Amino acid sequence: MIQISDLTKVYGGRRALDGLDLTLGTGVTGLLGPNGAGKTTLLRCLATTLAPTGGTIDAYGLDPADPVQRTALRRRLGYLPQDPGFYPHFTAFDLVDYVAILKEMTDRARRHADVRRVLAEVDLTDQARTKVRRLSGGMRQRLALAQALLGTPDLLILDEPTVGLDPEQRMTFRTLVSRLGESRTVLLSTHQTEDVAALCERVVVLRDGRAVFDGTPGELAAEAAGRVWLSDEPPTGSKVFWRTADGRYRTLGDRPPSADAATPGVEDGYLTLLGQAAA
Ligand SMILES: Nc1ncnc2c1ncn2[C@@H]1O[C@H](COP(=O)(O)OP(=O)(O)OP(=O)(O)O)[C@@H](O)[C@H]1O
Repeated sequence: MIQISDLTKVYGGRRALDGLDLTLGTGVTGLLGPNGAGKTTLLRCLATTLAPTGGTIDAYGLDPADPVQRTALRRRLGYLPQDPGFYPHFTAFDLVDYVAILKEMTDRARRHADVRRVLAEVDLTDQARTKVRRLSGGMRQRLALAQALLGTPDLLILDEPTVGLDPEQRMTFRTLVSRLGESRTVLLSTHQTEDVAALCERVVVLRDGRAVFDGTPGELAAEAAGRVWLSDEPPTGSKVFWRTADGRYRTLGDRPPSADAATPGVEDGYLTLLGQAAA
């Protein structure tokens, strides 16, 4: 169990996190929010790579503010940062092995077995000897996930993990993460509402460093109940509409003339919550 209480991070004069309270248990929680909402800042505080300005984190009874407990916590978490900054001349195997060494996995044979296991988990066994600079963007993203899986962490922190993945890889990724979420805590930040709908049993929406929503994807979608419409003509007075594959216009907001109600999705709920739907 992870308990985040009154967490604040101030950069200069800017409050990236503003008294955030959040409890995380087993399962996959999606973190949505506009650019600058504080998602990466929250993940970095949890991953112990950034010290908060105020508030506390209690992760499995460990306090990351204490140097000894911080080290113990680092052994129990896996972190896929937004911009991993890999060494381009390392091979995929050596890169993951290097992270394993940093995680103080000192038994060489066991460490190498774990490196092979995580590379297989993300389907990169055939690329183990390939240099990072020769991997495609999607492969690099899977490599970033592989290093986060080392040592079977209790807490997996994933910052925009599906960026650069093609649809097939994204599907494989979802399968992998939902399996991981059965027995551990996964917190994943994303701009992909489809990933949240497909993968997360819980979703938290951050805005201006605060949680403005905490519930299921279905509950988030329900924020747009009675606000999603399909009409034969382009709706007047609405800025948010598009033509669907069957030639009708889908809009979010007040009902256009002779429009039919449509079922809201997570994205509709998210946009309604943030007040971006045109009235
Ligand atoms: N190192 C830093 N120095 C100063 N300000 C920062 C720093 N890192 C983040 N910020 C600011 O803190 C706020 C929150 O940033 P953060 O990266 O956590 O948001 P985010 O929700 O992850 O955004 P995005 O979706 O764009 O990744 C933003 O206003 C950002 O400009």
